[in-house]
Amino acid sequence: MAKATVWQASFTSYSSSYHKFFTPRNPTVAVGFLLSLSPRIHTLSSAFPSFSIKPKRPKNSFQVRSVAAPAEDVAGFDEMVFGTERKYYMLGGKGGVGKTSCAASLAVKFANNGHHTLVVSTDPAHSLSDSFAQDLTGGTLVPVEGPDFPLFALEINPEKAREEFRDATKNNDGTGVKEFMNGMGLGMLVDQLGELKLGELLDTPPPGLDEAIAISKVMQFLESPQYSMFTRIVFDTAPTGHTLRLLSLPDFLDASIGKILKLREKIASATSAIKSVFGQEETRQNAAGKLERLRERMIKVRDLFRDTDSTEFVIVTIPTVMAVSESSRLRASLKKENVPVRRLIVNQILPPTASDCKFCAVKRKDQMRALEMISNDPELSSLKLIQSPLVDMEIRGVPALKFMGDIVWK
Ligand SMILES: Nc1ncnc2c1ncn2[C@@H]1O[C@H](COP(=O)(O)OP(=O)(O)OP(=O)(O)O)[C@@H](O)[C@H]1O
Repeated sequence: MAKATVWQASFTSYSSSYHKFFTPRNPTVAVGFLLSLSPRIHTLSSAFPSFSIKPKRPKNSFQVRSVAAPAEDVAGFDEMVFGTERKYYMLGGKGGVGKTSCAASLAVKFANNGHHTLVVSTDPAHSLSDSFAQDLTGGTLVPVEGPDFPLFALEINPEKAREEFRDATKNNDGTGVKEFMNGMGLGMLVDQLGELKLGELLDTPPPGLDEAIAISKVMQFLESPQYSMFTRIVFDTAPTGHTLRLLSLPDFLDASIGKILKLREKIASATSAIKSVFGQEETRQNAAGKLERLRERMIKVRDLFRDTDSTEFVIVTIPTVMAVSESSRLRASLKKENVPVRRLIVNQILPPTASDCKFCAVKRKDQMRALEMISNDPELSSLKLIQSPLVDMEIRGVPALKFMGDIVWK
């Protein structure tokens, strides 16, 4: 194991790069970056006794003040942890920025602070199991070992969830009914069925459908009294694109399912006598009931995303121009959809280097540019900025997540 850490930097070299990269016109960014310089916290390896790496404190110490974002009234973790009413936190952002690590670390912190917590992955490419270094697969609630209070994880299998959806609507996709209706001389309804394109919807589901079904599945779990003890639910959501499409999806599905149900009623009244002869009445009722429940849950999901009292969407990003641009678009879309967003986590910020590493200096300069972009971005500058350093080890397992949680969630 290498003895050097990213913190063994001479302050002089760091200081000179600081002056080089920060111009007086963007002092808030500079100060913001300095916030990440609290010694000790960036070396995950030093948090564990098995690693003998000792970070060096910079010789000079800065008096830092908080980032002058106009979001100072956004309370910290104290407010997030306060109260026993159920709260939902959704973490989202571009792929690979650290959504799972941030979500898992928040879940661990809630559990260690006395909340029965559930962390859910609705990302089709699950990484909760990897993040916790425990097998959490299976699509059911699995206890996570390690935290002081019960923490459960749920990795929703979108394929399975979609199958269930397909089963619920199998008898409604029109094909069987269409033939039947034609035979009965009720062709005028066939066109209407065709218009619904439900069969097509199921064969090539629009992006975001998996996520919507996954979240509605969680709602289904949470409706059950046996899960009423969960007071904090943390969602590790799919990358930005899915999330955005998900937001508009409930309305679309609501409309489609609503149409289908109406049509079913028409068909039912036109053919009930014949249907009862064929004994299909029960199946039809069953399928219609399932569809109706799915529709209700979709509406709940839509409302949940917009409920300021119980829900917060936290955007996770990294200090690159591309990630910041995407976060800005995400924030704009969330605003348009009235989804409450208050915090922005900028993850993987490079701490000062051990040497005159050119690569690090260039990389840091690049990151500073991205941080400056955030402070000037109309969508992002009003959010409470949480800076999370790039630590020197992969964040895996409950101790590492606790370590990260103590840095990020304050
Ligand atoms: N601050 C950090 N310092 C060091 N490593 C980090 C940090 N944050 C995340 N990582 C590592 O980066 C990798 C990706 O993180 P994570 O899985 O949390 O990202 P993600 O946004 O959920 O990815 P995906 O979109 O693929 O689900 C992981 O190996 C994780 O340990």
